[in-house]
Amino acid sequence: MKKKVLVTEPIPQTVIDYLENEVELERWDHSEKMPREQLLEIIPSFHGLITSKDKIDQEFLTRAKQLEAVSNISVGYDNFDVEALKASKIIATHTPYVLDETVADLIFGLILATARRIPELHQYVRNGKWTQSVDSSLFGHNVHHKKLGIIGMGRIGEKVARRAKLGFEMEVSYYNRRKRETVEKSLGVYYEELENLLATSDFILLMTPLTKQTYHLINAKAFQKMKHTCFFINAARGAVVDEKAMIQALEQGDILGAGIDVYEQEPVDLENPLLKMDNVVTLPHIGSATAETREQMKFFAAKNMLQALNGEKPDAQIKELQ
Ligand SMILES: NC(=O)C1=CN([C@@H]2O[C@H](COP(=O)(O)OP(=O)(O)OC[C@H]3O[C@@H](n4cnc5c(N)ncnc54)[C@H](O)[C@@H]3O)[C@@H](O)[C@H]2O)C=CC1
Ligand SMILES: O=C(O)C(=O)CO
Repeated sequence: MKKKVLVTEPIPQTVIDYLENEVELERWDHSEKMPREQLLEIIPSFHGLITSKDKIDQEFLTRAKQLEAVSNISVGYDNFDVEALKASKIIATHTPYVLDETVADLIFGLILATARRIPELHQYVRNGKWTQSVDSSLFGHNVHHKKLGIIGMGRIGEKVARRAKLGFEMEVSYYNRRKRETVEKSLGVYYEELENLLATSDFILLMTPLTKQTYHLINAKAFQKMKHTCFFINAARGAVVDEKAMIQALEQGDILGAGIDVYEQEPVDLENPLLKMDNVVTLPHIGSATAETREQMKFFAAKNMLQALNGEKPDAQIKELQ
């Protein structure tokens, strides 16, 4: 008898066909999340879950009596309770590597859009305000040859560093859990302590996962250390930053601007003051959202699932859960 797999995200036909060759598939084909109660009610009969937003916690695991594998369609897995999963026998996978270049492109888009005020000036033209040459009040700031500090020099951080060094001739430093000597040698970037990075960078990119250790890593104290001319970019997870402290830093002029792809609450609350600031460029968590990359991620998640259910080692089993 075929094993049963539930997918709680819309997936393309190619991935449906690929899965249906081997398993009995049930799909939640809506962009809004499957209600939690519904997931908890049906999960006991499934052997596999492919998801990207569902919380995999103790309550879920207690219900998921037959579950052998859970496959996240994303590289971040902060929706997984790692401790609870460790105590279970369930295999947990994610989708690293396939999205690195796409997310790095978007991050550079945010850096440029923020420093050169692209959305603000786009609106200026559309609103019919371009009646003469723009004056200095609308000038932006250079990106090339400035200093970029990357907090979290992992797979994506490295791709951003490469763009910054080779494309924009920037000085690039990084702060990370461990030093990346091969990256230092190949790209000419250097490690520095967080305090130094915060105090000396023109652009700061946050790119760590969200964990107990990184929750609110960037808080009021961190913003106070930054240069008043600094642009802060967050494409990691909203909760790695204390959002209230970021709002205050922007309001007080402690930093010059921010580029934000991720929020503490997603979708963002329309009353969030960040949405009303001209010096903030905001996006709806679209780092990996290109047609090609999202399809690759879904295919990768499906492959991880089939490998796990077939008793093979999945290509991308979450390291701390192996
Ligand atoms: N905005 C978006 O659409 C996307 C956001 N992401 C986020 O980016 C994160 C990073 O992705 P990857 O580069 O693939 O992960 P990665 O695991 O390759 O890199 C993360 C780096 O952060 C470092 N790190 C972890 N905890 C730290 C701490 N407490 N202090 C200092 N450094 C620490 C790690 O050593 C590692 O080098 C994901 O976990 C996800 O949350 C990823 C893809 C798309
Ligand atoms: O992969 C991730 O972690 C994302 O945030 C979406 O691609």
